[in-house]
Amino acid sequence: MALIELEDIHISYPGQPAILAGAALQLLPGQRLSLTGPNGSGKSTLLRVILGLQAPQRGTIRAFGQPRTQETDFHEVRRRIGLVFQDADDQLFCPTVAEDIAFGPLNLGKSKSEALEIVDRLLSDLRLAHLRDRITHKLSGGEKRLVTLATVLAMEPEVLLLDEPTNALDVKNEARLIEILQGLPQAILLVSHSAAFRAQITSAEVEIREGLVRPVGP
Ligand SMILES: Nc1ncnc2c1ncn2[C@@H]1O[C@H](COP(=O)(O)OP(=O)(O)OP(=O)(O)O)[C@@H](O)[C@H]1O
Repeated sequence: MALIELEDIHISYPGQPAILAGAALQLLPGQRLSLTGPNGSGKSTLLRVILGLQAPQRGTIRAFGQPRTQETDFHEVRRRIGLVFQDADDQLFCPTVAEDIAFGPLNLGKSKSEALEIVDRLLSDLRLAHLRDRITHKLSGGEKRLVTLATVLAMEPEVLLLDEPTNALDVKNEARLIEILQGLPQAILLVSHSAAFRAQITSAEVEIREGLVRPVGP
């Protein structure tokens, strides 16, 4: 059973050529797939469609074997699929790093002490313990990216959608991110402009071309 299955997805905006015109995509358990394509081809759009953050004009979305159509169908999807947004500022909104990471687990009904245990375990695993009590909006861009990943992992998702996760990372932190992602068990759908990074994280690649998801090639 596919974790994610999109079929015949159509998205267009008035007065513009269609962004997606029949796109289909499958992510299988354990699979690590890169989604590439030129700027504006619809990569981020497709990630939003998977989570029900943007409704296609046509097409079907299945996640974990179930069709997802209504907003309420996507609540479970968003709990089980974690998205690291392209812009960390869209994702961090609590005063401190620890509160930001605890937010998801608390929302899922964990107790305060369970949530704090998750915070400390993740900060230690990601070697970010020094950032624990820092003010989130004063972090550097690269620190924000890693904290964003921690906030997503805190929800223990089964699938990770990563949109340009190396944005704002220096060479050392990019290497750390590669090490972290290689050590995770989740299936991954990755959008990244860095071919070197994609090669380290994923084993297969598809691209959006003329509104369709196609195998990479001429
Ligand atoms: N609300 C909107 N109204 C009109 N056009 C939009 C809207 N939202 C997105 N678009 C357009 O849809 C297209 C696809 O955007 P998307 O962010 O999915 O591309 P992308 O492949 O992720 O690009 P990039 O590589 O630059 O991040 C872009 O041309 C964008 O301008």
